Amino acid sequence: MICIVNFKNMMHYEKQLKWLQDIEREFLDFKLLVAPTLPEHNSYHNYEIIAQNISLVQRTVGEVSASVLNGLKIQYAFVGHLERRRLLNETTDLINERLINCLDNHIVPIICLGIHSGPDLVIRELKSILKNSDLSDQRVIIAYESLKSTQSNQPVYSYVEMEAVYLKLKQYMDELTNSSGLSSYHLVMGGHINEEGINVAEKIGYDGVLIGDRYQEVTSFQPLIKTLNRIKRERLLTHGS
Ligand SMILES: O=C(CO)COP(=O)(O)O
Repeated sequence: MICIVNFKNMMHYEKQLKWLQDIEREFLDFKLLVAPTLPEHNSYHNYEIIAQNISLVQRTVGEVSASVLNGLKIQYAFVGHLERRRLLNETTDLINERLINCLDNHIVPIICLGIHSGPDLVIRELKSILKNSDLSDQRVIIAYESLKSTQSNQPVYSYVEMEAVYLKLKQYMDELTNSSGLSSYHLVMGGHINEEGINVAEKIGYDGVLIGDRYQEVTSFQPLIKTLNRIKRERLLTHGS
């Protein structure tokens, strides 16, 4: 499975640096992507540094451009993280511009969905973000988050809801792959993900999980590492891959 860890701006800088150093010493049998609040060079062995955002293609300040991300060898960027949309009123037009910036610059977008809940509204949200984008030969990650779980700081999503959204997204993305020439997509699940949440995501069929900064030390993150490593071991035993 893919595991995406996204630090938030309330996490102290020193804690972020320590986390990045400590996780380098763990055995990780899964793909880990980590987004610190300040992007740094993507040169760790155990995991990839990714970006929390990418700029518009306009003369702006305070946002990181595709050229800086390319220079830092960063290959993934969030577009439209739900907290940016909720607190900074980021519109789907802005997110679409960020998405196109990713696609034009060899950066895999992590498209965040979940401002609306319910499968049909999630697809509508996705369509308005994707509009007019040329997806041929591109890779994308779609992160569906239970926003109410993140906001209430507890896992209040239901299995049925997460599964219904997964099935609808998968159907939509399979069709889109055929019609647009998209090279590949992955679906990840977020919203107060803990060990149990990882099990739920894997059982439904999600390719990975999105986790915030609730595990501020690598020691507290270890149960999640164990769960992700165990899933890989079990898959090897069952499918041989
Ligand atoms: O927003 C998130 C990750 O970007 C999820 O945060 P939580 O894991 O705290 O719900």
